[in-house]
Amino acid sequence: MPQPQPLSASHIGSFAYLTVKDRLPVILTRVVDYLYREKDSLGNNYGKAAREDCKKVIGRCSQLKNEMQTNKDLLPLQAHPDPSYPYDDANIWNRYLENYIRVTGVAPKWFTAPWLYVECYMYTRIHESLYLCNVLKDFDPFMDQKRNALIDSKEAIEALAVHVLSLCGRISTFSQEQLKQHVIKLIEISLWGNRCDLSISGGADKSQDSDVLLLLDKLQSKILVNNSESLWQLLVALPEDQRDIVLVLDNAGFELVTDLCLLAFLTEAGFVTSLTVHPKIRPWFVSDTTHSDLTWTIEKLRETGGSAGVLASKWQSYISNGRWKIVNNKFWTLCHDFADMKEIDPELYSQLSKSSLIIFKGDLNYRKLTGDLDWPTTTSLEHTLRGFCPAPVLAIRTAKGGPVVGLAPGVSERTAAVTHDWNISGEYGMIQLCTFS
Ligand SMILES: O=P(O)(O)OC[C@@]1(O)O[C@H](CO)[C@@H](O)[C@@H]1O
Ligand SMILES: [Mn+2]
Repeated sequence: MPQPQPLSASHIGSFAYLTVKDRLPVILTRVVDYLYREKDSLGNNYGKAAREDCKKVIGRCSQLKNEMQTNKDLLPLQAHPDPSYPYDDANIWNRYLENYIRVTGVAPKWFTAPWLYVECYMYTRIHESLYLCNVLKDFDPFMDQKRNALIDSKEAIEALAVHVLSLCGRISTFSQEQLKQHVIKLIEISLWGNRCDLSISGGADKSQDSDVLLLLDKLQSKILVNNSESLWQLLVALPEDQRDIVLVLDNAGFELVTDLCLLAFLTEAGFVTSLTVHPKIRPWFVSDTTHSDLTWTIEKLRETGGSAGVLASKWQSYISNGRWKIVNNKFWTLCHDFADMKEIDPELYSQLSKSSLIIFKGDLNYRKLTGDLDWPTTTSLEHTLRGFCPAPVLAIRTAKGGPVVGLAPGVSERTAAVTHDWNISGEYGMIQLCTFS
């Protein structure tokens, strides 16, 4: 079967088109407005030079918005000025750019290049506008939004923490069947946590304001593929010393908490020998988790106290004793999809190959798993991975614009008949496992 075309803003009226035309400029405008509003307080906190930096970033982001809206060529990136910065990736981005020109004969433009590339490129340019600064080089313009999203979800977080702590305290009393049901429930909670992303809403409030546990039954019918049962079979079959789980994170805020709750329960229940968590190395798709978001979240919840505080201390102790590792890698913020990993980052591919299960959270990871190609929805997930098979893959995402694959025949048609924007609204989700067996 020939490979489908990449999703692209060249298809007028498509979600990719509307994203580049409407949503991305709004996100850039918000960055500009935010820096404009905060320049005095940044000046007070970081010194006078920060005010100058603000002006420069505002200028660069306004320029970027103009390039986007007038469909200019995508320009090469400037290298990070600090030669010791470990995640400089400008050369990898520029190589992609040159290769695109070599293959297609034209420069990539905002409305014609693959959507995955264009959207990742925008966040890299935002980061570039910052790392070229003197004082604000490490500043995250989405930090306040991410922090507020966590604070606004505090009741839902506390309700979840009460539940998870109570489960952790009773593990030895559970039958295998009960244990399975609890694991599956926590996977579903982590799935619905993925509805809370700030890039889809252009940065508008996206917190969890209700107890997600009470919603699970009602949401069952919105899970279009649920391989939780097969996942359970995989988990129980893993030898005790080979339960090495990797989680490629998505959003901070409520989603991150649901992910850490799932991981804590798996750890407490003995399903984890080692766990590696991969955050992003730059501000990314507004709400994605960076290392410092992760650290801040744990600290903030500990400070807040209650059951969430107790749970956060548990997470902290796993990190401190080395059972959970946080690994920073620049591959996750490149434009490359995961089928390119073997070539672009063979070391990461080989590290991942040593794990027993890799969990990918969220819509963007799903887009990168499937290459963001316009697959028929009945194509198998394994086929769409195009040779990316370091270890069993578990994809957990709500559908917010990327491809949807692995559906039974008729499911997409039936779902579209009920909800016309079913594949972009985040209302429907999937838990898909690929074991390559
Ligand atoms: O990866 P996440 O946080 O689940 O979603 C990120 C996201 O909102 O950004 C893209 C559109 O801008 C979509 O592909 C996707 O829905
Ligand atoms: Mn995200």
